[in-house]
Amino acid sequence: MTKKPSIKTPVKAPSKASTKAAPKSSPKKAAPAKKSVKAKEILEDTLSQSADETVLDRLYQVVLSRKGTDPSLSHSARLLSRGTYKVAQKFGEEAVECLIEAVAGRKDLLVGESADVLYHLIVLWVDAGVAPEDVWAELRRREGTSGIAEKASRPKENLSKKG
Ligand SMILES: N=c1c2ncn([C@@H]3O[C@H](COP(=O)(O)OP(=O)(O)OP(=O)(O)O)[C@@H](O)[C@H]3O)c2ncn1[C@@H]1O[C@H](COP(=O)(O)O)[C@@H](O)[C@H]1O
Repeated sequence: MTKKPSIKTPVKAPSKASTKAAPKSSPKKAAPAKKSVKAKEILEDTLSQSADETVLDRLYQVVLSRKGTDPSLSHSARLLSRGTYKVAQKFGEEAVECLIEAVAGRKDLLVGESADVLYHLIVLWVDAGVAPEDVWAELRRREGTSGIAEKASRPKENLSKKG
């Protein structure tokens, strides 16, 4: 069994401005000790997570955990509460935005749009009850099979149906 990743919401690293020492003339209000310790733990946990394909499994767990929660606190919860049509529509919109950047050759914007597509695909999976493992298994099944060979092996009947 794969280790269940943390479902804590990733917390942005503090900006340069926020890490600067506060001016002496405006002493910072002391935050409640418990709260700052918890925030520090979450930040450290988030920063320790790897920036690789495992982020998809972690994101899936976070989105899954949002299902049925307060829509005013979570974008995923809000989107899921709006139903399959809206979830699918958002995925389609993000896919179109992604292809626009690809066609325009704007590689930097394509990266951001790709992340949007993957996030909205994961919301779609959660809504549909599809687990990432199902998709990984399907990709694994296809490994080593050329797309050309696979298409050629399809029954002719199916090909003619699709025109
Ligand atoms: N990766 C994302 C992510 N990508 C995009 N978005 C949000 O998707 C929204 C897209 O905005 P749009 O205006 O296009 O969509 P909309 O608000 O539904 O507007 P309408 O289409 O209804 O007009 C923005 O609010 C983005 O912040 C995301 N929201 C969340 N995540 C991840 O999901 C985690 C959980 O988020 P919450 O569910 O919000 O806690 C986060 O920690 C992130 O890791």
